[in-house]
Amino acid sequence: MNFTHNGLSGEIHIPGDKSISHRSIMFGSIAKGKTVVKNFLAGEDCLSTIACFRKLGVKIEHEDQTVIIHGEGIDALKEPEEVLDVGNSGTTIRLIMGILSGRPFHSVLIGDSSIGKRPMTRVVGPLKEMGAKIEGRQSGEFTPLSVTGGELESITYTLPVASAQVKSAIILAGLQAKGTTKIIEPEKTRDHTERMIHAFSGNVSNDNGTISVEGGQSFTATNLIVPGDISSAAFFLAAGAIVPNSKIVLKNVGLNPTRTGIIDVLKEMGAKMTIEPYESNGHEEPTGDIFIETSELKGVTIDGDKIPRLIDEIPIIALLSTQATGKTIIKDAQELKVKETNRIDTVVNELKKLGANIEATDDGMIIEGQTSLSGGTVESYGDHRIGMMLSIASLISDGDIELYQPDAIAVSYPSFFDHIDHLLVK
Ligand SMILES: O=C(O)C1=C[C@@H](OP(=O)(O)O)[C@@H](O)[C@H](O)C1
Ligand SMILES: C=C(OP(=O)(O)O)C(=O)O
Repeated sequence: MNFTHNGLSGEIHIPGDKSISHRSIMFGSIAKGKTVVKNFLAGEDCLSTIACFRKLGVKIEHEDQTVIIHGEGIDALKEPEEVLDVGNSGTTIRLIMGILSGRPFHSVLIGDSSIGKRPMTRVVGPLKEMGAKIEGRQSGEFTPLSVTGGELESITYTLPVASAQVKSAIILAGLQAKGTTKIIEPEKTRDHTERMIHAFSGNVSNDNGTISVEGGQSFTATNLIVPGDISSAAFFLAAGAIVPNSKIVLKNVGLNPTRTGIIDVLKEMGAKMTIEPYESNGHEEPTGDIFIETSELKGVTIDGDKIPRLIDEIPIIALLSTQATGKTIIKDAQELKVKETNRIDTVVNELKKLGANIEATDDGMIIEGQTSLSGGTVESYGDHRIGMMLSIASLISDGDIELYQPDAIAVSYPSFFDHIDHLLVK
């Protein structure tokens, strides 16, 4: 990659949120009636979710950023004749298991080689406790997995890891169980599932970190507009702050407080940034525009309950930190080891190749800035967020960066390179 440029300028519309796009398909499929979803993220992960629900018998029309789901209620889901392939998507496999656990039929779930290494017991354990029959490699830890659902009992479950995927899987099973399921969240994680239950006229409550959901609810179709994905915006927030001579506007960014850790970090680092929220109403996801320009940054410490609010942004925060003066310490982020790649290893290895002063720790990394980055040959290892972070690095590196496996970026941001091209001042 060799982007010759004189800074970044102009505005881009951030594509739809991946977490919310997945959930819009799932709830549209189990609701009754026609759900129209606008600004849907047509990235590979969300396309895998559509393909799975079509195999479960749901009629779904899809064109560009619009999806129409003809839901007939959860009881209308049918035993799939084929294997359900989730591709690269952890969110798809973990959430769909919550739905399948309460369905009286058999399904088989597979994914790509990355999914085959990601832990599933965190979801399989509580779902089996509720009554689902789930089997897989190494006692259900890894795909391929088979799920035979049926009648479920409610449980009270304390999450051992702060994971919105685990919470959401148990909520989706709890919606089909006898009685009230309670989930105790040690740290707050993204609440898109809870907001979507309200949007589809259902009920769920959160009392000081205890989420309660009543079984036997039915949902009514609705129309949704998916906000832009702050996890995608993060790459351009970083670019705007570290590429010299830059001033850019990111339109339509989701500003759900369970996701805005990256904004807090940028502010603490000293970024010149302003946020203009749109008017919101009720349970809809808050959204707004973000203005950012080239900034002098300083290192920060990121730990504890800040981590779930920016877990997917840590690769790009590592790059930001190489351009900040002083030390950035990221800790309590062991979860990075079980994402599409071990993101502690992939971030540290690839940034080191470009001359960054960065060291891995057991639960995060330590970065010492400010360092100028060189060119070199680097790899995404099939991880979209690593690919995008390294592409942004090429905007500030002294030499060319050659990136292997850039295709992975289409998992969450198919228009990523078009957006870079649009913002570059040539
Ligand atoms: O619920 C979701 O949509 C997601 C939750 C997070 O995973 P965990 O639940 O494993 O923390 C996040 O990393 C993932 O990209 C999307
Ligand atoms: C971890 C991610 O997604 P998933 O778990 O859905 O594969 C991600 O998008 O960074």
